[in-house]
Amino acid sequence: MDTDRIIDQLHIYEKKVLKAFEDSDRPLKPEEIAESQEMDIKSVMSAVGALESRGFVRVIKDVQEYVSLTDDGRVYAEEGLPERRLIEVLAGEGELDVSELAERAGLDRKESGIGIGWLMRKGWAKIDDGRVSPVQEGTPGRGADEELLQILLRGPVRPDELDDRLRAAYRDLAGRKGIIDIRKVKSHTIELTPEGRRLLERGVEIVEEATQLTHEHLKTGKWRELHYRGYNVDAEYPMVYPGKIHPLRRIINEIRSIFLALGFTESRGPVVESAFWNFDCLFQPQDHAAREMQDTFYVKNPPFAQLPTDDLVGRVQSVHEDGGSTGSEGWQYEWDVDVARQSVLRTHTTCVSARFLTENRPPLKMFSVGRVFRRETITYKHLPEFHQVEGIVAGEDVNFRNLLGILREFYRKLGFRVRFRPAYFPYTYLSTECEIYLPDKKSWIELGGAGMFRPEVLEPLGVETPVAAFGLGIERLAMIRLDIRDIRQLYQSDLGWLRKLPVTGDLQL
Ligand SMILES: N[C@@H](Cc1ccccc1)C(=O)O
Repeated sequence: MDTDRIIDQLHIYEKKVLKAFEDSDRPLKPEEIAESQEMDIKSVMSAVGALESRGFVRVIKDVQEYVSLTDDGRVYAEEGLPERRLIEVLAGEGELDVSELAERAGLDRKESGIGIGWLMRKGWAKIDDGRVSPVQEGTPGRGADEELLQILLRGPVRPDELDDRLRAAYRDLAGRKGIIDIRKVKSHTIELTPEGRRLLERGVEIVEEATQLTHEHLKTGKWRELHYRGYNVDAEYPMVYPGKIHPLRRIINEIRSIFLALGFTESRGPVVESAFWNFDCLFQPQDHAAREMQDTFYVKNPPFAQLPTDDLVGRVQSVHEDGGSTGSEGWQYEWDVDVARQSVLRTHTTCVSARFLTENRPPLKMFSVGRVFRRETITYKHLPEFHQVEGIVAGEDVNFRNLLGILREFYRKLGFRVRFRPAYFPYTYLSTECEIYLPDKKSWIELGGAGMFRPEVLEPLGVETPVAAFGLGIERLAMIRLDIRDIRQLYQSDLGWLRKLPVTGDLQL
């Protein structure tokens, strides 16, 4: 990498550490760098670590011994070693009995014992038959050990900085228990490598980096000149699992926003519905297979639902029986109002559209999203309960092509390609099934039905314009979007899966 780029990439602390070597050829201590660059030691050390890993500095680790006085040692340094105190008494008295000597010197038995031992070793006195007498006139001169005690009284010293004489004295004192303490201190010295020197010679410019934008910066306009510390996107971070909207609900919201953006009004209807709204008013004959118990959930409580006005019920009846005034023959059977009264869990959301048409006059665009229920065995691709998005567009010049255009636009907004195949529903003509393309599988899957409501549906409801209608499944769409193979996953609290989904935004991962 070229040097300029390396310099640019250096953190400001790393630049500062390099700068510390600008006027110095010798290795530096972290403390020195901290002082000259006005940094704290921790920042110096972390910058040194970064520079070292890139080969710009070398860290020399060193263990230093420091010698200092213990509390007892301090007393000896101030008042004299026991042998000094003994010899001073002897110098005045000449010769004394051991215990008398101790007493006169103000030493306890133990200390005087040690002192007498050292008197002998240092050759200052001799002992004869329990009596101690000095070897020479006057008091002997101060020894190296006593000199070292005086030095230590001023502060700790490093043994390797002592001259030979004092170092020997240090060893003596170290051998006498309890006078000095030896402490090991690890120290670092930082040395610039030739690569580091070369980098430094290219000129390292230090621009202070702001880590915080203050009120003051904004007020004075200083924010314009500040250089901001970059975010470290590689920094470690704790995993958090914030609450989020369930992915199925997110797709539903997305679908709602598409239809709202297309100018549709949102509506809804009951989940427990009468067979009348779910089937009859949609010109579905009362012996139709879809109405069988094995396909539809019939509700025990309440077993019957309220029907709309007799007028409407009557018109639906005549359309079923003979086509009423529609010109159709109807289904040619005796329509039973009690069958229409039965309550069911709605099997599709098309009943919401039928209800809406009795209460609103065209032109109109309506959509609704809701749960529907069918007696399905639960498998990886079937659930007895799922969601549909239903819609109608009603107006004087609404036609089948408009319907295809709306569906194409809807799926395009969701990111899918759609195609249409002919289909049959009792309530629409023309009818179609929409399929969307799965590029991964190179195949098409069926997602819903659509068509133009038949006159047999519109006439009893009192609607005089064409009505385009569609009803599309949502779960399958979600499965494709979320790339899941088992529809049940949408209804399980599988935290592992849910946690990994992004919190917001497009679910197309
Ligand atoms: N109700 C149909 C879909 C559909 C709605 C509207 C018109 C035509 C078809 C279904 O559940 O599959």
